[in-house]
Amino acid sequence: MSDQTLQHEELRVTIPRAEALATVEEARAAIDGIDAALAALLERRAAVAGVVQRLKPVGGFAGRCPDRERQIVAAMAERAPTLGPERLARIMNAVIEAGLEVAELQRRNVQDGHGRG
Ligand SMILES: O=C(O)C(=O)C[C@]1(C(=O)O)C=C[C@@H](O)C=C1
Repeated sequence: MSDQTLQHEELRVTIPRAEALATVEEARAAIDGIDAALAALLERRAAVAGVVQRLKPVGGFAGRCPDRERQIVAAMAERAPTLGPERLARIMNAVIEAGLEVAELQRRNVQDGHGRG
């Protein structure tokens, strides 16, 4: 197995087109599948954002970077034009703040000596 394969994971999701869904049950099942993928992505995003907090000179809420957040939203708006930048900004603000909260909690736990075997 290559290094690339060992150090990366692939997430495959089947996403039905909205037009293909005819019943509430079908649509809810589709939502459940999408939410499962979103949850996995959000969990991994928080872990990766935590790495950035540890590597940045000033991490956590104190090192917040509005320019970078605007870039993220603008890139996402190209892929999600129906949601658009204003709604995506609200969504991503919640996502980013949740990641920063987790990173701060983990930093405090490490400082207090919790989580050491
Ligand atoms: O890119 C950074 O500098 C980060 O700290 C990561 C991140 C993010 O979660 O994407 C978090 C906070 C910053 O305001 C911008 C982006």
